[in-house]
Amino acid sequence: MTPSPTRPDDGVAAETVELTKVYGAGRTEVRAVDRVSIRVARGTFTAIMGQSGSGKSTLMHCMAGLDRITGGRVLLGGQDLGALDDKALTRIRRDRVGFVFQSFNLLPTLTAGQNIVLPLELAGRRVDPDQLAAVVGPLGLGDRLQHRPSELSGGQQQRVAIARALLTRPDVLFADEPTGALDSRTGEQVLGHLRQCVDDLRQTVLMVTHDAHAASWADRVLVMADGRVVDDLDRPSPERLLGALARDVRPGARGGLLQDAEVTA
Ligand SMILES: Nc1ncnc2c1ncn2[C@@H]1O[C@H](COP(=O)(O)OP(=O)(O)OP(=O)(O)O)[C@@H](O)[C@H]1O
Repeated sequence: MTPSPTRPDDGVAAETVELTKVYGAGRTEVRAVDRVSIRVARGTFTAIMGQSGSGKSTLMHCMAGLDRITGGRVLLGGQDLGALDDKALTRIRRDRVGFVFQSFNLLPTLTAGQNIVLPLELAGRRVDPDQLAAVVGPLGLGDRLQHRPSELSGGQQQRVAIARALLTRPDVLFADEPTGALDSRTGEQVLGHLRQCVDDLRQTVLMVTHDAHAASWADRVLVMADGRVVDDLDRPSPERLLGALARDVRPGARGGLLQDAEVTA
């Protein structure tokens, strides 16, 4: 059944309705996302898993307004992104979306503190010192704000990236393999911080990961194969996730889900 469009106050942070994204045309056509309809509840942690090429990043980029869609709809905080011109879409990306990448994406010449406030300053918005303290305190960054990224550990750099993403109070914090460049202990701490953002700040987090253990920090795990959501699991353990991933290996499927899935526990 096709879900009805979202209103801002109905507890849904993001929604896709029959979302389709096609790259190329004719013989080179790739249907990266194929009629995906999902609702992401506000204040929840959702992970997206699936084999390489299954459409995880494309789905996330379409939901964040980074990629134009081919068909269907994307709503963010009740706003239909398809109805927006480029200027309005840029504003939505700046004000209502937070992004955390595997490679941190911090500006090397700026201090941690300057990196954190940069999006607000670029938007011409005032930085509220209380709000800044409320974001950096729980992330344990209070005494690191004057350091440049090269003077910080990988885990600290990722926490700076999370603080930067949180400061605008986005509708959704999108995280693309946020622990991919970290050792397992540091990755665990970063996942703990993302969990804390959800539990304490009622932040909505959507994370792409290949790591079943990382995904088990989420409230919900969506499994993708060939551009479609093939499983929707409620607080799965890493073991249950690996079982689901193995089940979704079908004859003719590209590669195999298990070959990309990892458990670091
Ligand atoms: N810009 C593009 N042009 C053409 N095809 C693309 C483009 N981006 C992605 N694709 C194709 O769309 C499909 C889905 O790619 P996507 O990056 O979303 O998968 P993924 O599940 O995130 O993979 P990975 O885990 O390897 O990052 C793949 O077949 C990919 O080759």
